[in-house]
Amino acid sequence: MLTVYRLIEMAGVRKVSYPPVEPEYYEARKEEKRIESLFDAAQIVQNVFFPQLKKELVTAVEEELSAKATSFNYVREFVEKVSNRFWNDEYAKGVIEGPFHQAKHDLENLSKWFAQIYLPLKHSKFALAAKHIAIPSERATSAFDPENDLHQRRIANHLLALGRMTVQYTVEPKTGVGCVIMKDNDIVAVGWNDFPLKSIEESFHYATDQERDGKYPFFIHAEQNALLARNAKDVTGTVIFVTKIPCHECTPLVKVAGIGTVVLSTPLKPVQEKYSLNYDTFREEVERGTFICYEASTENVS
Ligand SMILES: O=c1ccn([C@H]2C[C@H](O)[C@@H](COP(=O)(O)O)O2)c(=O)[nH]1
Repeated sequence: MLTVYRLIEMAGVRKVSYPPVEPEYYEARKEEKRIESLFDAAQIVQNVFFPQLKKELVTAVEEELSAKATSFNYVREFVEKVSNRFWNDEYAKGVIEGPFHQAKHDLENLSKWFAQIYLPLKHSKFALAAKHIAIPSERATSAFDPENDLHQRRIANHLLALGRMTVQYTVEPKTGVGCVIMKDNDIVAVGWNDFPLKSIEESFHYATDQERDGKYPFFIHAEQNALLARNAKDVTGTVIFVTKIPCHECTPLVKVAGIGTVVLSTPLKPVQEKYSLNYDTFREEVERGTFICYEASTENVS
C-alpha cells in the first residue's frame, strides 16, 4: 500500500475510494498510523470504509452467501438474510469490535457490497442479448466476446463491478446507474447519474414514485456523464458497460458516438414503464443490429 500510494500521488490522483474490505489493512495494523500521516500530508482525499468486523465474520459471510444465495438481484433481501444469520446479540458480541451500532451498519454495508459487487464478480454469465444480428463493420468490436472468452468475461465482470461502485456517488434516491467505456483495453470514461455540477439539491430529488417525471429533466444520465467526460475523442467501436438498459435519451448518444458493444448487468427484457423514460428504443436498436449487446445474469448461482 505504501509503495502504491506514492505512485498514486505521482500520477496526479486526488481522490481514492476503498471497497468495504481492505485486506492489506488487516495485516498492516502497525502501518496504519504511518499510512494515515502520508495521506494527511498529501492532497489525496480518501473515502474510507473499514468495517469494524473481525476477519472471521467477513469470511463467514462470504462463505455463507456463496453457498446459500440464489439471486443477487434483491439487495435488500440479501442484506436481511445476512443480518438474520449473523446478528443476534450473543453471536455478535463474539465477532464484533468497536461500537455495536457502527458494527451493525458495517455488516449491512459489507453484505450490500457482497450482493452488488463482489459476488456477481464470481458468478456472472454473459450471453448475447439478440442472436444472429448482422452488425455493420464500423461498429463491430468483434474482438470483445465475454460469452466465449474467459479473459474478456473477467474484464466484463470487473468493469461492471466498477460501474456498480460508481453508483455510490449518485444523489439519485431511487435508481443509481453507473457505466464505464473501454477502448483498446483502457478505461476512457466512467459516469453515473447525477445533478449538473454545482447545482443545489432541491425537493424533486426526493420525488415520490408518482412524481418521477419531475426529476428527469434535472439529472444527467450515467452514459451522458461518461460521454461528456471521456478522455478519448474517438470512441468508435468501443465497449460500454452499464448497470441499466440505456434509455431513449442515451441510446442515440451512444449510437452517434459510434460505440459498438454494450454490456449490461441486467437482462435486456421489455420494461413496463409508465413514466417518460423508455427503454424500448435501445432494444429495438439491438434488434436492428446497431449494437452488439451482452447481458449478464447472476441468477441461480447456488
Ligand atoms: O440510460 C439511463 C436511464 C436512466 N438513467 C437515470 C435517470 C434517472 O436518474 C434514473 C432512473 O430513475 P427511475 O426513477 O428508476 O425511472 O436513472 C441513466 O442514468 N441512464
